[in-house]
Amino acid sequence: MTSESTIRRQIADLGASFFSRRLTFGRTGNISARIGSTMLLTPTGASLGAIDPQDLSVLDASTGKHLDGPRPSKEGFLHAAVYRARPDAAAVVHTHSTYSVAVSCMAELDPDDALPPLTAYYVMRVGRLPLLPYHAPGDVALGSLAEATARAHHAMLLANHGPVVAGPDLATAADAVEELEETARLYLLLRGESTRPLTTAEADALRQPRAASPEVSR
Ligand SMILES: O=C(O)[C@@H](O)C(=O)COP(=O)(O)O
Ligand SMILES: [Zn+2]
Repeated sequence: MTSESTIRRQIADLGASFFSRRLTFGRTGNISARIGSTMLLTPTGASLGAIDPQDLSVLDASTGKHLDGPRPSKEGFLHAAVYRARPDAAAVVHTHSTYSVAVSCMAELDPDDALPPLTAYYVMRVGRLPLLPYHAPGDVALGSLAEATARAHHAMLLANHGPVVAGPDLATAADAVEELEETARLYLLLRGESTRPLTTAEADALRQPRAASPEVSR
């Protein structure tokens, strides 16, 4: 089992990695990891590029109650909603990655699946991408909808905001949010072009349980 100090270091390293690659910027985004009944979460107002492993907030993973450390991200309730819905999840990441946010601002998206299955890797790592209606950041009214959505999906897109992605560990959640960002970029690059997304049968075949896929546990 990974020690708490290692997980603290992993959160700080992942934040720095996201920040250096502009997957998030300014003081946007938040990262959590579940350890038993608690979660470690980045503090509110922090730059993910400069997280001190010793300066993470500790919350109850189910209720989102602040237990220790600095004032937590205002999205603590959202991370808790995902953990309640997904016993398999041990990490949740939220970013303001530019292309994903751009898609989240588009009109007439399919609310059940905001992006087409352009590539196999996207289907394997992200799957379907439900769009949750706009709520102001930190609005706890989004909690019940996020929880219900997370029961069937490990990735979701908050309208006019950005992605929230869960995984069995930080590296897997990061892999999925990065794949989502690159697919959003491809989708925007291809707008106006005639494209051939995967067929339903092709996409469904990739969603079948298989080893080493985050979709396994769905
Ligand atoms: O968009 C927002 O305001 C939040 O969702 C966010 O990304 C950063 O807020 P904190 O985690 O409270 O710093
Ligand atoms: Zn945000």
